[in-house]
Amino acid sequence: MRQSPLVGLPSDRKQIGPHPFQAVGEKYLRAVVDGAGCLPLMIPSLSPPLDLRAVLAHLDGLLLTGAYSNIEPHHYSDEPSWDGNPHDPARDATTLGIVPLAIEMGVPVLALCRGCQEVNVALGGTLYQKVHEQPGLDDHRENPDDPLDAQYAPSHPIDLAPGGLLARIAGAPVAHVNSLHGQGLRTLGRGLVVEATARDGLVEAVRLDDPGPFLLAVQWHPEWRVGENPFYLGIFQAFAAACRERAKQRT
Ligand SMILES: N[C@@H](CCC(=O)NCCCC(=O)O)C(=O)O
Repeated sequence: MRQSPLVGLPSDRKQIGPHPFQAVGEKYLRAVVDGAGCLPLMIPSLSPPLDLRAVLAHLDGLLLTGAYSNIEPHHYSDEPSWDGNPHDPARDATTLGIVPLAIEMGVPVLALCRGCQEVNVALGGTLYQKVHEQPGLDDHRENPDDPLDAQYAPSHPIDLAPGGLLARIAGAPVAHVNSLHGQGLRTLGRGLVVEATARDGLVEAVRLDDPGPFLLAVQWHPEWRVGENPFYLGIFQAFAAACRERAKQRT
């Protein structure tokens, strides 16, 4: 058997000078190595997308990262977004296409922040484009003027679904998480069940209902200093266990 399971991470398409580049945040790559003990591989978000079924055939896990860009709202039948809303259509095409295939092929998925929103939209769910403008919902955004340690520090409590995966990982009914998102889950995609909720009622985490392959999507950033937070580390370890199972089946 190979030593480490292979985890694919779809990239962001970024313009640097006159050329487009493909980028994956280093903290996500580090968390795959240090938190999950797996080998990270970038999946380029090309337009048109790669043959994603062929890509997944080589992988034991899929990590959908966060990103400052927002999913184009036509993907969930919402109105065009505001001027200056950052989008990444090449990433949308890759991530929205790869989620149903990963489920069909039994590839474990861990999805973080934008990735959580991608899982939901890929399965037919919808988003709030501006959570902070929804009556009754809090502002879940970070202060971009804060130092990074403050931006990614625990920001609010979440209630974990009794008997759920996250409650088992946390060993407690409540956890405290960071919060750096302007958008949020509105209606849930097919087959998703709620794993965690913020005190204002916003869904903070979902998983694929049983029976099904491992798919956990959280609205926060457990990759941040993963080794220093037992709850965050537990999330990566649960993902890693599913990736190891998949690796065994592939060999
Ligand atoms: N743009 C979306 C998703 C927010 C998100 O993923 N932020 C990540 C910031 C950078 C990083 O840590 O990778 C939203 O605003 O809801």
